Amino acid sequence: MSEPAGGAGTAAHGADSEVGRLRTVILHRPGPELTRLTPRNNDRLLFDGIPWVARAQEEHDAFAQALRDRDVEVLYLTELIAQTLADDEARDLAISTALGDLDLGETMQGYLRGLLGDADPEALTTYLTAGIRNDEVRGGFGLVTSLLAHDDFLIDPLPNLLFTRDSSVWVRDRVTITSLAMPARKRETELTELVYSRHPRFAGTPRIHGAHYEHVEGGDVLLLAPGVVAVGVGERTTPAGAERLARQMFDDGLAHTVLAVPIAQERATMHLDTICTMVDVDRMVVYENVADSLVAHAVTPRGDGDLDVAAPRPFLEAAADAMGIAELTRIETGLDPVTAEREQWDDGNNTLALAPRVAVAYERNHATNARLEEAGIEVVAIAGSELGSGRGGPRCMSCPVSRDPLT
Ligand SMILES: NC(=[NH2+])NCCC[C@H](N)C(=O)O
Repeated sequence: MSEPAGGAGTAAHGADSEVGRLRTVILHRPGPELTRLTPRNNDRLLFDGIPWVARAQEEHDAFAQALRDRDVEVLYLTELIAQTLADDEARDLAISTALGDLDLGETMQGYLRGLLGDADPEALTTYLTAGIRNDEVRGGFGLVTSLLAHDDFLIDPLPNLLFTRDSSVWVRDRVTITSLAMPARKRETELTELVYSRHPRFAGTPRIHGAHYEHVEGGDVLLLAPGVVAVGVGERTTPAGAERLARQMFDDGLAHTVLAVPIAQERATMHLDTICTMVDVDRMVVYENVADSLVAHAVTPRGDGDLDVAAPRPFLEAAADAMGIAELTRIETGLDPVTAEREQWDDGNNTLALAPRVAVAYERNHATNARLEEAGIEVVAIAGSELGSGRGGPRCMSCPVSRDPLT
C-alpha cells in the first residue's frame, strides 16, 4: 500500500479485496443534478423514475452516517472536486475539458468560458455536476441559444455521479480510471481523473486504464481475493476492456488471475455487482436465477507478455481455484425465483462489505437479508426507496479508497 498522502490521520490508500475492513470511502451526496431528471430525459440519463431529491438526500445521509458509525472515513466527491478546483491550473484544465466536446458554436463557447471562469470552486463544481440548461443563460447570447429548446442542456447533468463505484476502482495501491460506456456517464471520469491527478491528497497516485481506453466500469470489477479480480463483460465492460485491464494489472503485479465473466446485456444485470457481491473472504451473495449459468474465462499472464486464456468453467469453481480455497460458498437471493428476481432488481445482491461478515444492504430486500443473517452475516440495513430509482445499491454508491489488506 502507498504511504498516506493526506497528512496525519489519513489511512494509506488502496484495497486488495472486497471485504477487508473499510477505512475510507468516496460517496456522492445526491444534489442538484437529480433535479434535472424529467419523464422525458430519465431513460437517457439512466434513471428508472424521478427521485424525490430531499428524501434521497436523507436516505444518503443515513447511509453515510451508518459508515461513520463504524469508523469509516467518508469523503464526498463534490468536496474533493471543489478542493481540487481551488488550484488555477486544475480549474483551467477542468473548464477546457468540459467545454472541449461541446458542439455549441463560438458565441456560446465564449459565454460559457466566461461564466465558468468567473465561478468560485463550489459554483464551478455545481456547473460541472448539475450542468447548465439553456434557459439558465440570460440575455441574447446568439443564434444557438435562440434556436435550442428552453430546457436543452448546454452542459449535461451527471445524475449517476451517485454511483461512485463505476468511475474509479482502487486495485491495491493503484487507481483505475474507468471508461464509461453510456453517453450520459462519459463525463464522470473527467472529474475523477481530475481529483486523482490534482487533489493534494491523491496527486501522485499511480493510475491505470483511463477514459480513452476500451470500456470498463467499476461495477464490473470485483476484487475476489488479493491477486484475483473478476471482471463482468456485458452491457458496460467490453471484451477488449477486460483484456486491457487484465494486461495492465498483470504488468503492474496487481493480480495473478483475472476471471472474465460474461453477463447478459440487460438493464437488470448491467454490472457484475448487480448479480453477486462478496460478504466474507469465501462467501458471496448471488442471484441464483443466473448463478448456475455464470462462467468464467480465467486469464493469466504468460512469460512472453501475452495472456493465457483458459476454457470457460463455472464461475464459482474457477473463482475458488484462483483464490486457492476449497469452495466459494454462495448465499442466494430470496427463497423462490420470483422473490429473487424482485430483490435482484432492487439491488439485493449489491451489498457493501464493511469487513468480513458485515455488509450494508437495502432494508427492502427482506428475503435476501434474512438469508444473509441466517448465514451469520451482520446486515447494516439502510433505506433506499429514492436512492434505488437510479438502479444501484450500497456497493454501487461507494468507492472504497482504503481497506485493510487481507494479505
Ligand atoms: N455498479 C453499479 N451497479 N452501478 C449502477 C449504476 C446505475 C446507473 N443508473 C447506470 O445505469 O449506470
